[in-house]
Amino acid sequence: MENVISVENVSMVFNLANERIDSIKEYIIRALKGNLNYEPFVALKDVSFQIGRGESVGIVGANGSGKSTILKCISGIYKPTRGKIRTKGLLAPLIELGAGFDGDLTARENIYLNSAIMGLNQKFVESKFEEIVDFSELRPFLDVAVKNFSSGMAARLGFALASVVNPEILIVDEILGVGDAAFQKKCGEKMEQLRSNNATMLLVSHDINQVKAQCDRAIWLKKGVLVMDGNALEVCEAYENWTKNHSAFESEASS
Ligand SMILES: Nc1ncnc2c1ncn2[C@@H]1O[C@H](COP(=O)(O)OP(=O)(O)OP(=O)(O)O)[C@@H](O)[C@H]1O
Repeated sequence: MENVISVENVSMVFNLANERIDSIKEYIIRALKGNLNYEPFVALKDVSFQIGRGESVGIVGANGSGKSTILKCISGIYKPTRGKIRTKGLLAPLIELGAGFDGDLTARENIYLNSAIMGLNQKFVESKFEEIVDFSELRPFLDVAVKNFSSGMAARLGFALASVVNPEILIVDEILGVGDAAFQKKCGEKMEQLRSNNATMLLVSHDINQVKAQCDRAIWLKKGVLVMDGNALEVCEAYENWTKNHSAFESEASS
């Protein structure tokens, strides 16, 4: 099987401020005095995996375990501190709500902006525009600034755009959970259709049943470390057994 995502020894270190700074003025004074203290926080530790074309992979793990961070690295939103990531083909990231959207622009403008970011040409987007709007069911709101959208509306717009362009890699981070039942059903069907066209899917979800139903493989991250990678049912079961005895929040959980 041809690899379309390759993650090699990826680590991500964030600098966390270890003191509270209440105002920009205080921040500037401290910055000028060289008095800003940061502590490195390792969100991903030496993570490696390969994903082949057509695979559907779920990433599971407790809050703060690094799931969104790895998706953002693969989507090119973050540059990993160490390691290498390679992807092949058109990649559509459905990350945080509204990520990639400019709140001050209208839905119509954001469709063009996002398409350009994905590397699609304007003619192609024009030819798909009606399909995108129909899928989103947001026609009456096309000329409304996206900052006035509800989280579900933003998710609708994002998914409509990402699915209609037929990406070779679809990256979905939880966001479909904010859609209503009808929209979730529609997205589920679209994802099935993309999968049957051999698209590769990478999914983060706290809904273990969704991972079991939609993924053939799962990767379990624990405090930024890949602890298990294999058959989705087996990994989900191991993770579920582990959560029975541990807090849902990584920092409080013993390993
Ligand atoms: N931009 C950032 N700056 C600093 N720390 C960050 C940043 N993004 C993530 N982190 C930290 O990295 C860790 C992993 O975060 P991440 O969002 O990847 O976790 P997650 O597994 O997706 O969690 P959840 O299940 O709660 O969505 C967290 O402790 C988080 O605080």
